[in-house]
Amino acid sequence: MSMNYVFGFFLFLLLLIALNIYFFYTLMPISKKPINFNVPSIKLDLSPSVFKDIYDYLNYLPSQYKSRNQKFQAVQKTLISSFSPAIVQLPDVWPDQSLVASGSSLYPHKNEVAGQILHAMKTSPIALVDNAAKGTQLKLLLLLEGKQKLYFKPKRYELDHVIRGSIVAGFDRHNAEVFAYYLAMTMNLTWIPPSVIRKVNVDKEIVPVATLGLKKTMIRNANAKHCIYGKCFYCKINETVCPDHKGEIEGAAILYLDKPFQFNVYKSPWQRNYHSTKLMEWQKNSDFCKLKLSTWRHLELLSGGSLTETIKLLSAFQGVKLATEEHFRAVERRLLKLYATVQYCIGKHGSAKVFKTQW
Ligand SMILES: Nc1ncnc2c1ncn2[C@@H]1O[C@H](COP(=O)(O)OP(=O)(O)OP(=O)(O)O)[C@@H](O)[C@H]1O
Ligand SMILES: [Mn+2]
Repeated sequence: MSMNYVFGFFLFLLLLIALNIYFFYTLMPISKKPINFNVPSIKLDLSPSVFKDIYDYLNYLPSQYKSRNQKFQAVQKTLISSFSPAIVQLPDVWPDQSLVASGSSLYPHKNEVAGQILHAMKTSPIALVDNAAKGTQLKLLLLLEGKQKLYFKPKRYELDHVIRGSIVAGFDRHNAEVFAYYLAMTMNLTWIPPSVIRKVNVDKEIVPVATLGLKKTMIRNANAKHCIYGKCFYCKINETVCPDHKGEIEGAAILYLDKPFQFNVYKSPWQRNYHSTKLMEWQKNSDFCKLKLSTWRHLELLSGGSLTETIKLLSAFQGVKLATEEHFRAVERRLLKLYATVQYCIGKHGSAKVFKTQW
C-alpha cells in the first residue's frame, strides 16, 4: 500500500515537472529566455547581446505569431472595399482640400475612395509637367487636368536589381514609395500620401506640356529619344532617365499635398537621421523599447502571411507587382523579428514601460 503511494506520488511529481517545462516554453516564452539556441552569427553595429536575446525570442516565438489571426479577416475586408476597382468612377474624385489631413487620415480612403483616387492618379490626362526641385532626387511635378498635382519619381532599376554599398547608395527605388503606401495602409497608418505606379509616354504626355525649365534639362540619347536629367541636388547630365521601347517612363506617382503639414506633431520615435553627430535615440540606445500600443495591436493582426498577402491583393487592383517574392519573404521575416523584439522588450521592461497609449 505504502509502496503504491510512493510510486503514485513520484509519477504525479514527474507529470508536474513535465507540464511545467511544457508550459514554460510554449505558453509563456516571454518569461524566460531559451537555452541551447544556436544564434546565427550576425555582424551588426549594435550591442550583440541585445541581438542574441532577440534571436532567442525569435526561436521561441508563440505560435500565434506564426499563424493567421482570425480577427484580421474583417480588417482585410474593409481594406479590399477601400481599394477595389470602383463600379462607377466618380467624375471628380479629388478630395476636397478642406478634408485633407483633417480627420484620422491624410486623405479620405474608405469605401472604394482609395481605389478611385489611385485610378485617377494613374490615368488622368496631364496638363503640365515641370521639374520638382525639392529634395535630393530627380522628380517631376505633374499637373493633372482637374488641377490635382502629383510628384512623379521615375523608375531607375528593375525590381530584382540589388544595390551594394551603404544604405543610402544608389537612386531611390520608385516601387518602394508605392510599397510604403500599401504597407502603411495595411498597418492602419493612414498618414501616407496615396502612391501608384504610372507609365507616362514622353513624346505624347511630357514633351507637349513640358515647361521651358524642364525642356532645358532634357537631352536626346543615342537613339534620338528624349531623356530627362532634371533639377535636383544629385541630378547630373549623364544620369538621365530615358523612355523604354514603348516610349514610356515608369514611375511612382504620389499625390501632392498642397496644405502645409505639421510633421513635428506626428514625429516617429523611429525616424532616422543622416547626421552621424546628431543620432536619434534609437540609433544610440540599443535597448530602445518604445514602439505605440495601437500599432502593436494592429501588427499582431498581420501574422502568418496576412501582411504581404494584403499588399499583393490591394496593389493587384492597379495591376501592379510591387516587389519580388524574395522581398515579400523578407518583409514577413522582418515582421517575425519585430514580434520577437517586442517580446524581448516586454520580457525585459514590462508592457507598461514599453507601450505608449497616448501619442
Ligand atoms: N506628397 C507630397 N506633397 C507635398 N510635398 C511633398 C510630398 N512629398 C514630398 N514633398 C516635399 O518634397 C520634399 C522632398 O521629398 P522627398 O523626401 O520625397 O524627396 P527625395 O528626393 O527623396 O529627398 P530625400 O533624399 O531628402 O528623401 C519633402 O521634404 C517635402 O517638403
Ligand atoms: Mn527620399
